[in-house]
Amino acid sequence: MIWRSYHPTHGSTGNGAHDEALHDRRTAIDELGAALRELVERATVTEVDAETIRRVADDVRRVTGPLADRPRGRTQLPTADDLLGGIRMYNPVSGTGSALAPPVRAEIVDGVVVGACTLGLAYEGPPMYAHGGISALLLDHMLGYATTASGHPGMTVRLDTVYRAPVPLQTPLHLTGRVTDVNGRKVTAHGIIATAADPDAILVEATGTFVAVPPEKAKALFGTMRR
Ligand SMILES: CCCCCCCC(=O)SCCNC(=O)CCNC(=O)[C@H](O)C(C)(C)COP(=O)(O)OP(=O)(O)OC[C@H]1O[C@@H](n2cnc3c(N)ncnc32)[C@H](O)[C@@H]1OP(=O)(O)O
Repeated sequence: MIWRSYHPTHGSTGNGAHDEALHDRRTAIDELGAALRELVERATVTEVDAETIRRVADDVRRVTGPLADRPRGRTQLPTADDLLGGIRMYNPVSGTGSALAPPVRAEIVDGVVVGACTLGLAYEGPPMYAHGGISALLLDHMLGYATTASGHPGMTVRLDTVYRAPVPLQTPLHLTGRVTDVNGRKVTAHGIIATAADPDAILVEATGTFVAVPPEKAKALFGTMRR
C-alpha cells in the first residue's frame, strides 16, 4: 500500500481475544453499513407523505445519537482497518461499513481485477442511469486496486473517462481494472464498466495514470496519521 513506509503492520496479533474482538467489531460495522445503505436507498425511492418522512428523520437523529460518543478525527485511522492488509471498512467504493459504497466486491483473476456491484437509485444521474461521477469513482477504484495489486501502488494523477452508453441502475454490473504500462514511478491502468449480462459491451471505460508517492511527499501527506 502507499503508506507502507510509515505504518507498521497491524494484521493478526497472535492475540486470540484481540482477533476475536476485531472480527466482532468488523462484523458489527458490516451490519451497520448494510442497514445504512438500506436506509439511503429506501429514503431515495420512497413516495410516502411528508409527515412520515419527518417522523423518520426524527427517529434517525435519535438512534444515531450513541454513535457520537467516540468520534475520530481525520488523522486517526479506524481501529477496524488494516491498511497494509487492504482492509478499509469505510472505503466509499468497497467498504462494507460505508453508507456511500455500493459496495463493489472485487478479486484478482489472471492478473485482472474483476469487480461486481449493483447501483441503486441513490446513484442516479440521468433518470434510470448512474451519475457519470459515480462511474468515474468506480473506475478510479478499480484502476487503483489494479496498480496496488501489481506491486506498483500510487495515487491517481489523471483519469480519462469515456462514456459510451449510460450505466443502468438496479442492474448487476461487471467491472475490470488492469495495469497496461509501468514507466518508472508512473503506472498506466485501464478499466471498464459493463453489465454482468453482457460483459463485452463496454458502457464506460477509463485510462488512468498513477504516480508512486516519494517518501518525503508521503511523509508530508500522511505523516500525521495515527492509530
Ligand atoms: C485498493 C483501492 C485503491 C484506490 C485508489 C484510488 C486512487 C485515488 O483516488 S488517489 C486520490 C486522488 N489523487 C490525488 O489526490 C493525487 C494528487 N496528486 C499529488 O498529490 C501528486 O501529484 C503526487 C504526490 C501523486 C505526485 O507528486 P510528485 O511526486 O511531485 O510528482 P511529479 O514529480 O509532479 O510527477 C511525477 C511524474 O508524474 C507525471 N505527472 C504528474 N501529474 C500528471 C498528470 N496529471 N498527468 C500525467 N502525468 C503526470 C509527471 O509528469 C512526472 O513524470 P516524469 O517523471 O516523467 O517527469
